[in-house]
Amino acid sequence: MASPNIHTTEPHVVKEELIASGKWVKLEKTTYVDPSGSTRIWETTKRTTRISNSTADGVGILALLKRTLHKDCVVMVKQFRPPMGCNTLEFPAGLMMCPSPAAAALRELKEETGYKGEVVGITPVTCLDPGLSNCTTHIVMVHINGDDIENINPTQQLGDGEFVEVILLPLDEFQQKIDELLQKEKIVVDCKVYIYAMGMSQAFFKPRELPVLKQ
Ligand SMILES: Nc1nc(=O)[nH]c2c1ncn2[C@H]1C[C@H](O)[C@@H](COP(=O)(O)OP(=O)(O)O)O1
Repeated sequence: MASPNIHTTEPHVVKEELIASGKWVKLEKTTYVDPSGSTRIWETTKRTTRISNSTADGVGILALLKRTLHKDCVVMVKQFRPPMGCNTLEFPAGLMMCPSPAAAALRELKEETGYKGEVVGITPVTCLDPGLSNCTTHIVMVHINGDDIENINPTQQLGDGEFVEVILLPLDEFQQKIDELLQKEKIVVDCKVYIYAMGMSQAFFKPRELPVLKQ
């Protein structure tokens, strides 16, 4: 491991030059100084849509549907994603059109799934693919009262060109149900979703049920 005393420069960006821009994304050449003091170049993509007073580009919604006599379910969306060329399994999500992550999340959840929820937690700004883009998101934790009359028959409010299928997966078997879906059809799962699923498996994991206890 390198000694921390060798590198004394605080890394920083020197300039950002536009290479190409479209309606939704742009490509920039980023000149920066690395921790050894060397000036280097990075190719960076950015969204063009970030609003000036917003903390992030978008919101992802981790929505738990809670109903009497049912297991708690995670509300997921399946849709064709052109950059992937196939369907993906994701948390509902959308770009932030207003500065409030909570308001943006509840609006997107309603549009994509038809459910009305209540915000119970919001992450700090999180990066999505920092080696490629400055794109950021808040993950907003939402509880949905599935017994509420408004949530009995949820109706999506999709815009033109939006085709979203809602999939409910039980929280206590989340990873297993995702694995089953992946085996059944060509679908790519979002990284945030699968990491959450692995975390849930660990949370529901009961050491006493193991045939062999590890040291
Ligand atoms: N990179 C994109 N290219 C496009 O051609 N269009 C895009 C891009 N990103 C977003 N959009 C469009 C598609 C929708 O009409 C709007 C809003 O999308 P939103 O629902 O907020 O977000 P996602 O569900 O994550 O697409 O933007």
